Amino acid sequence: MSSLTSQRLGILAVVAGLAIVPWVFGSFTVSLFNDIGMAALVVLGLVLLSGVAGVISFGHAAFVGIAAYASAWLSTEYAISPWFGLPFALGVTALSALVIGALTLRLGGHYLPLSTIAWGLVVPLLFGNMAMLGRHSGISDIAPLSLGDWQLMTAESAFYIIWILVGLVATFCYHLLNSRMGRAVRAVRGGNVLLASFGANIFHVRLMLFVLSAVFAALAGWLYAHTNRFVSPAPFSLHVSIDYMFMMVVGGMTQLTGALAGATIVIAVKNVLQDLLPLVSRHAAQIQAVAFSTLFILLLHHARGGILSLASKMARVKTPAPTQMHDAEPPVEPLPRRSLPDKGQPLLSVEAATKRFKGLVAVNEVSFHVKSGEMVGLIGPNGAGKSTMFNLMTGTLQLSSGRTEFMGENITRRSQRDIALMGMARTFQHVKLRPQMSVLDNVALGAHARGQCGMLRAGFNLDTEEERRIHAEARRQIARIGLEGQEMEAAGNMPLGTQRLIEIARALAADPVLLILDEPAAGLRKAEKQALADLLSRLRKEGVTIMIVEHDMDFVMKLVDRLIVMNFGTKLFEGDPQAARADLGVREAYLGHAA
Ligand SMILES: Nc1ncnc2c1ncn2[C@@H]1O[C@H](COP(=O)(O)OP(=O)(O)OP(=O)(O)O)[C@@H](O)[C@H]1O
Repeated sequence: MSSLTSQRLGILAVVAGLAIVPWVFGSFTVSLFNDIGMAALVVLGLVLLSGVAGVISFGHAAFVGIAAYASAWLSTEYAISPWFGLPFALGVTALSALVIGALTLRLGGHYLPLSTIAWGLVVPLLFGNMAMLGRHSGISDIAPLSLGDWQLMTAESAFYIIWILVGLVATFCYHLLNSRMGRAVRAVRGGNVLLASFGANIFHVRLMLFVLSAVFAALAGWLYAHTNRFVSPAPFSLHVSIDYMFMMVVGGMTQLTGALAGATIVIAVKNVLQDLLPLVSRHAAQIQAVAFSTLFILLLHHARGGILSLASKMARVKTPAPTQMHDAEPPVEPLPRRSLPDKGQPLLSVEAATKRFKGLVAVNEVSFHVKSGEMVGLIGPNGAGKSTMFNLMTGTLQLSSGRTEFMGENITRRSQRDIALMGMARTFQHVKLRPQMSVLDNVALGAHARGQCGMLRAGFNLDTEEERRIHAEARRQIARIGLEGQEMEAAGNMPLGTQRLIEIARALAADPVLLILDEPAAGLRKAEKQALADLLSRLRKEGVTIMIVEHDMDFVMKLVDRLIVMNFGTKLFEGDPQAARADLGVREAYLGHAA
């Protein structure tokens, strides 16, 4: 049985099992399931935001609270149906998340989680101090959900609505993760430089994800208000936010199914402890807190992937790759290509480029020009400033002084992302792939800017045509680097040399005008180097301009039209490879060492 079939059977079994819950169990257990469902909605958002994208939030219970209070207030104050309260609650929460996210998501390192603690504390405090929200007594007698004349007053009657919403949100998340924006979300942990290199805006991705996860929390809040029919500040406090994080860690931070497993395990264990501990001790609450803290620490030590991955490791089940392989893809219309400038046109101009790192001048008044269709090598001994020069050209670093132009436009102060969108694609000296993502997904990242579908279209699965075109493009580039048939392998399992090739395929998927390659042949075997040289020659014939930093002199000398040699941050020589070989200064500075 294929892993896809067993996955589907597993989902079917869970759905069938859930469907009979209200018929089999009593009201208490059904309301426990309802609590699990509502918590799972919040944790699904946290899996995307914190687990996958690495944006840690200790404040999501506040979003549950904002929605719960918004809908509760509207329905009690104006006697408005909870169904009208739903868009109001989602809207208010999304707006709050947009404001909080815009203010905090640019914070780096530990400051972001610290700021989430701040608003996680403040929001429930506000609830407790606002007269219109009933201060600490909260709001009671909230209208229940209703379908026509049928009021969903009991746990059993609310059960299906809650779990249908959980199913819909989980499906949305699944589609989102396997989309253009989902790949960007999965790449966020790779950092700003990686995302900008294929034209994505990391702040925008993080902000949209933050708002989306808040909207999922809002769904839980709305359900909570109208099934519990009473809201007060306590269920939205900081320690409840930490409980949600705990559920995410228990289930498995990066797995959607982990959200369900984590919510189930934590709520069930809590319930059992609440029943049993008072029988053995008067300090039940304290013992429960200690038990949970211990479990948390044990999990972080021994099962960081969560209970599900621990279970599958023990059962030796191989986790399927996130994007499924389609055996025979029907033909698709290729993605549109940009028109390349005519051969020989001025393409890149670098004038007196200088970069200072405090006292160190890494690049010192370097000037050169590259014409369309050329292949130019940038060589020099270690520390000569080659990678820094590439970083200045691509906008990865800002110039201290000097000027850069690309396709006739001044790009000196343009962002790395803007320059990438103009058609400058690059690889990195220190490979920047997402190791857990498949080769296909890594390469498809390169085509990010060639697609348009956002998170909502992806989540509602309205992006299938675009996805097929992006996948077809990624497969074409993978075939070009000779990795056909290995599309579904995790990129991190590949040897370093192959990972460099995958980066080239990713850069090619962007349909570049200028391809910037930083040590592409490092780690490649002889035959692979030859294949790479053939590929680069073919690309040059197609009209792609290439700049290449490389330490392998044989490789670079045979390939390039022109060499620029740097030493101690300055340009030492510029000319054809034969002249470089003959130049005394170059021999002394560089080739002499290589000989
Ligand atoms: N972010 C940085 N902060 C401080 N110094 C830096 C930074 N990046 C590079 N440097 C320094 O600038 C100089 C040039 O480094 P660069 O990496 O550009 O050289 P390179 O020619 O690419 O060397 P290699 O071939 O070894 O990669 C080195 O002395 C390096 O230590």
